[in-house]
Amino acid sequence: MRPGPSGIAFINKMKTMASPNMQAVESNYITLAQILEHNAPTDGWIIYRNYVYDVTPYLMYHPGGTDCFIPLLGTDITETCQKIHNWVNIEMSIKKLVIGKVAPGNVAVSSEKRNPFGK
Ligand code: HEM
Repeated sequence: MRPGPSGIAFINKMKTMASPNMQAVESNYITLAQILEHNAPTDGWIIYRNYVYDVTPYLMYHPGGTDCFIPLLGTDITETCQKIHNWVNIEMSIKKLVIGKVAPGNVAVSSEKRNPFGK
């Protein structure tokens, strides 16, 4: 694992961040087209279990680094996370970054299509 900011450091940082208004989050339906647009490290969204997260502030804290993560921005990382580290509690790790839900009828693009580690 590379030195530098860690997942634990991000848990600490989250303590200083405002909690999302979950009622607003639950009714903020975001289309797949919108999610796919946010695919840059300075503005990166992902889907995890049907919720949309703005992971921009998290990226530099990811213990696996940013190189593998950046190509997957804008996609649904649920399957990839299950394959790579199913022991990691993703929801807890980024809980304050949740911004909405995938709009009904929108089928997310799985990050497995872009996962540099393959199947
Ligand atoms: C917000 C979503 C994610 C969170 C919270 C997260 C969290 C973590 C954590 C806590 C570790 C350390 C696990 C350990 O040491 O046992 C880790 C490692 C790793 N993650 Fe993620 N991860 C996320 C997304 C991803 C994605 C999308 C990829 C896809 C490429 C990925 C690839 C990796 C790899 C390859 C490692 C292993 C690094 C190593 O062994 O040095 N992660 N991640």
